[in-house]
Amino acid sequence: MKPVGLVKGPAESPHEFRFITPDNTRLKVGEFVYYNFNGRKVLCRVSKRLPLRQYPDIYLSNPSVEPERILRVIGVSTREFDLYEMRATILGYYDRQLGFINPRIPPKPGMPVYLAEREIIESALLKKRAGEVGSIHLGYLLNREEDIPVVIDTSLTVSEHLAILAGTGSGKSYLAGVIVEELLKPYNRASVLVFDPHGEYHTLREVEGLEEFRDGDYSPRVRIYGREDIKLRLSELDYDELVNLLPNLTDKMEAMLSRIYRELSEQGHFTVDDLIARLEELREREETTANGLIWRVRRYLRDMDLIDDYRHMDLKNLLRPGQASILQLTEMSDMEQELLVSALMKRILKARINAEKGSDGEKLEYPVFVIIEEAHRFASRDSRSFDVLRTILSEGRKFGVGVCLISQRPSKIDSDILSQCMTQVVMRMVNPADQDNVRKSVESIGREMIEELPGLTKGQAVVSGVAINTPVLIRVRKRLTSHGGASKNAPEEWIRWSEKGEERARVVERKARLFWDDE
Ligand SMILES: Nc1ncnc2c1ncn2[C@@H]1O[C@H](COP(=O)(O)OP(=O)(O)OP(=O)(O)O)[C@@H](O)[C@H]1O
Repeated sequence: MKPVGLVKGPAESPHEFRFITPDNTRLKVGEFVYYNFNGRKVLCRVSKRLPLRQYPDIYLSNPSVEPERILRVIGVSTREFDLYEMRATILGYYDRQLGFINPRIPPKPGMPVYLAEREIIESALLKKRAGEVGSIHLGYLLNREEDIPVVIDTSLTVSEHLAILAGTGSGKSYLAGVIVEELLKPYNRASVLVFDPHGEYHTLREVEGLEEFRDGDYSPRVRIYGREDIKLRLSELDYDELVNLLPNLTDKMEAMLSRIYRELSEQGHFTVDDLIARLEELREREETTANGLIWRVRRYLRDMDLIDDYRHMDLKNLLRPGQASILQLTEMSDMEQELLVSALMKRILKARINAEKGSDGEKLEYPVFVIIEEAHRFASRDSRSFDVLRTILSEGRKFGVGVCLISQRPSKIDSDILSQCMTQVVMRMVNPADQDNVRKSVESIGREMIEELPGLTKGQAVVSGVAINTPVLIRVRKRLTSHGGASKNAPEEWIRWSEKGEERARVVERKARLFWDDE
């Protein structure tokens, strides 16, 4: 193996050193290199690339004269301008039990530095190999032409929560689609639920017809739930959730509703009519308050498609191993969406706790993974679903409720919640407030990786956290199913529609002429 550079000496920090490399090695920030120490390969990450010597300004003063020509005329070699000083952070040699062990002695000046080969990358960076049971193959190492797979550990990803953060259009939902595909592969057979506010995930249904997802009797299912199928049973709402549905309640109304709610929920199941009947009984004593509530219950509860007297989603149908259920929230108001996330997540957590503790009531016998798109709307402090998400993010791992938060506005997600996502995939991000929030809440990512974020392009990402041994830059793999959230090409659509319009106009014209001819 030919070295890519020679060590210059230690840098400011004991965990860093500098080495010199010629331009033709094309080493980039984020690349993995190593040096030999006592017969071991010590892995390092390139953290900075600086040209060693720049052309003097005077060589660049005439835009029509290339500086190389000047160098040739004065007899100076161009090679000395092709040298780069690289900084490398020492990760250490990898021990399966102890993780990276840093020898704490930087390499000596003059020592050769090598590009890390596929074998050392796979064995030191990854906890799982592609296709192994419990693996999620996200993509490939960004800086290599050769496809070196980057794989994360499914168990740690789902039990310790995942965050996918990036500016809009960077490829978040495309990547989430890749993750769902991986989770439905025969080597994971996961139970996945997706809250899909923009209707981007229905194309995952294509997995049902793809050979790659079959193994013996196993073949995954993708169920799409539209507005008609998404129901919450009235009597299952908490008092707080019920109050949130009825606007502008006076203190007296709240007191009356709380009393009735307590009575009715003690009897178990109740309907909107039961609520109204009880309020009508109270009309004689407190007419104004009861009338105000009756009006609101009729106006807001009766008309809300999401709330039903009897129907609700059966958890055992919604969440099954080898199945992804997509809840399409496209036609729901923000308030309904938050209420749905809140009520359903509470039910799921309770069913998992019942199963784990052997308590009575609804049970879910296996762990589940829930993907929440537009997470800043559901996990900000003023959201109706904030409390339940905070509980699940801090305690869900004990009960097997894993969450993936996806957001283009991480600064709006509560930082306590964000910091509970122990695996992070961060994509292109230019907003300084969001970068700052990521820096604070996502400790594992490291300063030098944060600096890379604005320079990433679509489909490129930094993966860090518990499911991988060290942060890695990746290009996301191609989807096996089509992407439901593909950006629209406006000019193409205008042209297609204008042609359709002309076609229609020609048909109308032809019809008119025939009518005239008949005359
Ligand atoms: N890895 C990739 N390979 C190929 N195309 C990609 C990749 N990632 C994203 N794209 C394309 O980029 C566009 C935007 O991707 P995507 O919808 O995933 O972005 P997003 O970050 O979820 O955007 P938004 O915040 O608007 O929801 C889509 O047209 C998608 O097909």
